[in-house]
Amino acid sequence: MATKQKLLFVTGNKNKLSEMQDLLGDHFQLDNISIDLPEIQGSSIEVAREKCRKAAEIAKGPVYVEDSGLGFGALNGLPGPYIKWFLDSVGIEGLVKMLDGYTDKSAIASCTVAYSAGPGSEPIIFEGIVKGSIVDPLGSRHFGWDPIFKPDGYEDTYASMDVALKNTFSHRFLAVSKLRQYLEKELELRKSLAVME
Ligand SMILES: O=c1nc[nH]c2c1ncn2[C@H]1C[C@H](O)[C@@H](COP(=O)(O)OP(=O)(O)OP(=O)(O)O)O1
Ligand SMILES: [Mg+2]
Repeated sequence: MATKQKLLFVTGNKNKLSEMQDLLGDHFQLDNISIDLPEIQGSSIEVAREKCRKAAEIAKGPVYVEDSGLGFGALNGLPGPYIKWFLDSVGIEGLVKMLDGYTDKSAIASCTVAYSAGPGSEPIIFEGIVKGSIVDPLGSRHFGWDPIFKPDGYEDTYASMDVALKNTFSHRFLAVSKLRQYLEKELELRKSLAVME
């Protein structure tokens, strides 16, 4: 059997790592450096890009990171990339309460993956978004805001559905599918160049 291509994912979040393992483990040997990288103030793309530059310097080689967000329609996309600090401060009940005065409960879950071929190599961005709404907490509380995000077209929240189902359409699945396509093309290109040499 061909050896799997190695891929280094820098994240301090073990739930992300576990989902990534399910999403990429078939073709890639996923290694992990567990660091909670500093996050700048900016859009999800800017945050992910900076995390990735830092990660490539630390790893001294190819690496990828991701930044996840949850934005509320009623708040013009906030908290978005700042959801982690809102979640840590007010908890999931507090997040639901933030929308009490609004009829618009729409929300967008986003995953912004950034891949760099190594230190000094400009990160490439892959995005995945899923539209849904904010509901009262339902399901297991082990991963972030999963209990209050109900994707459109489903009766369950991310937390009350099987993670295997979440992984077939989630914001992370969509972003990672683009990364996978890119890496597979890159591998093919390297193989064809090796033949020409
Ligand atoms: O699918 C998800 N379902 C529910 N919650 C999620 C998901 N994905 C991230 N989350 C949470 C984790 C953190 O509270 C915030 C994102 O912040 P974010 O900076 O991307 O994650 P993090 O600091 O935990 O890990 P990392 O070291 O990769 O930056 O939303
Ligand atoms: Mg983070």
